[in-house]
Amino acid sequence: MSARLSVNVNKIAVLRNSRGGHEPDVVRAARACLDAGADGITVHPRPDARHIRADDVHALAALCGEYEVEFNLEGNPFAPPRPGYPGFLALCEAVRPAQATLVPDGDGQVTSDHGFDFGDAELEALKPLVAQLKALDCRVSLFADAGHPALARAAECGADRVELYTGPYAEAHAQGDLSALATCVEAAARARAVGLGVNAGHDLSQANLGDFLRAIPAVEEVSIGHALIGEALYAGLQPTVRAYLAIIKNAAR
Ligand SMILES: CC(=O)[C@@H](O)[C@H](O)COP(=O)(O)O
Ligand SMILES: NCC(=O)COP(=O)(O)O
Repeated sequence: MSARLSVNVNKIAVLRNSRGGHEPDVVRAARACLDAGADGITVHPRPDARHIRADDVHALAALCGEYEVEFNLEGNPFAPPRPGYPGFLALCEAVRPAQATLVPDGDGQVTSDHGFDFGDAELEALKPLVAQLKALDCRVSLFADAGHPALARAAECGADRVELYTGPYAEAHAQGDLSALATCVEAAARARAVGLGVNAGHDLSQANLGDFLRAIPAVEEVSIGHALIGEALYAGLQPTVRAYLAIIKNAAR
């Protein structure tokens, strides 16, 4: 079975929010991804609403329902609600995503850059939250550093999967260094040995995804946003510029 691709559309909302208004339209972009065959949509609404907002979460959940594909909602379950951000659990209660990916992000982080620490106190705190999410029929995945020695403890709080944080792998791969891949291979084996499924994400791209999946065929899902949206810009610029030139020429006739 090949890994499923869930496209993260956070970056479409970054562009939209930079001007206000509705363009580019997050739902239209997500629809284009699904029309192209993507297996699902991922978003990570941040408490500061820097990109995806609560209203996007509702609209994208409805779209995923229409296409009968998985909606993967990412967030920190410990981050308190604030105006414009009802909190991760409340969002999950409202839209019941197929998968809830818990990420231990701090507020000031530019992006996700580490997984859970899997210590006793954290696992105890996660346990009731995981149970609440599973009662909503959400599959629960915990963001994890591939090199973390206790990563398999995710199973102890009832999680179904771990998502391997692939940022370090991507960075090393760009330098021609494949050693970080061995860490991910080993992490996936440790997770699978205790019955956890394995997802992966962060900075995956056309340049590094093939090597990753060939080395870890057990990966069930990759969520990809930043690189994919950037690559889509390159792929789409030439036809778009040609379309504008055609309009200009036609207008001059
Ligand atoms: C797993 C995770 O949390 C991130 O990879 C995230 O989805 C990216 O978020 P930003 O788009 O905000 O950088
Ligand atoms: N879970 C990772 C994700 O959704 C996308 O990460 P990135 O491709 O934007 O780095």
